[in-house]
Amino acid sequence: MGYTLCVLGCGTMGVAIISGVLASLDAKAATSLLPSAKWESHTPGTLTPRELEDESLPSRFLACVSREESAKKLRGVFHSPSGQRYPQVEIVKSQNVHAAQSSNVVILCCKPQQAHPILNEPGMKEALDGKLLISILAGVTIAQISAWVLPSTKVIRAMPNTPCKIREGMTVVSTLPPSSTVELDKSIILNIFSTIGRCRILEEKHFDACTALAGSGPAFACIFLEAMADGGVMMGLPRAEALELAAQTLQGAARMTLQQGMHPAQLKDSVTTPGGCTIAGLLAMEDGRVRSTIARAIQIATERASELGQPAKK
Ligand SMILES: NC(=O)C1=CN([C@@H]2O[C@H](COP(=O)(O)OP(=O)(O)OC[C@H]3O[C@@H](n4cnc5c(N)ncnc54)[C@H](OP(=O)(O)O)[C@@H]3O)[C@@H](O)[C@H]2O)C=CC1
Ligand SMILES: O=C(O)[C@@H]1CCC=N1
Repeated sequence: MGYTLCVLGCGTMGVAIISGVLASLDAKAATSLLPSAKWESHTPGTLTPRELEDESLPSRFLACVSREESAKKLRGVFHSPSGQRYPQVEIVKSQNVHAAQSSNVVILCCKPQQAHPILNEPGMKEALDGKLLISILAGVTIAQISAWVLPSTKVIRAMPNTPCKIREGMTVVSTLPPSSTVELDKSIILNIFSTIGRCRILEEKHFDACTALAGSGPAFACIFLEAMADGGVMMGLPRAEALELAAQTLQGAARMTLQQGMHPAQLKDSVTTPGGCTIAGLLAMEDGRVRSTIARAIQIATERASELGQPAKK
């Protein structure tokens, strides 16, 4: 028996998180690390903290949306014959309060401006009473969310990214406030996010920068990826092969940094033959101020992240 995870606002990121956790459960079941990854229904609130802690991952998911169009899309992702069949994912339309009531842990995955209306729905405060509420919203602070729920609701922020969908995500989780249940909450959060990628705990003051660097990061990386492929196409490579070369090259370089602890400058220097073609290309990039352009993009995105979910300036 596992616990129930409610995803309030199940769009791009909600799907990425649920899909990543399901893939992880499938992988664990396949290697028999888990005695059983199948879903068994249970009444929420019947699990003791010890049982919750023992359950490494959720076994039932409530994916909440407000429009039929979105519900249909989710059914296509999780239920349709052409997609994966996951009966443990229930698609819930316009019943946020009931879904929150029926779950043990809630992840808020709506757009920043939708958070207050959703948390302000009649009965929502009570439905979240004593529960762990994980917000992945850009720019909306723990203080803001805490003011919209009961003091008993434990509010945590997490900043994941889209590669969570293939278990290659990067998630930053905010420092947990001291409480008697802190270890339990920590184990639930870390179990969810470390199974769908890397997970690191940082103070909330860093969240806007994490949002820009890791949350928005896949989009920035894709610009670089596309530009590299375009260069290959310009020089006559077929598009598909150019994309494959660029993607695998970026992945390989990133993995050497992550897995071998190799500093990017060290890797760059090891590729750069004196008088060779790499230094010629690097100088062209420096002429285009590529480093400051990329770093400034992170700065600007961080500044914009801090404005999201905040009242509009008059
Ligand atoms: N996209 C990304 O890469 C990242 C996003 N984030 C953060 O994650 C959050 C979600 O982003 P993203 O997944 O891209 O957004 P999406 O627009 O894809 O998803 C939002 C979801 O919320 C649902 N929703 C809206 N109103 C309600 C409601 N009243 N009740 C229930 N569900 C509702 C929408 O469905 P419907 O319209 O049917 O209601 C939709 O499925 C944002 O706050 C963003 O800052 C964080 C990291 C990365
Ligand atoms: O662009 C945005 O606002 C969200 C937050 C991080 C990624 N997407």
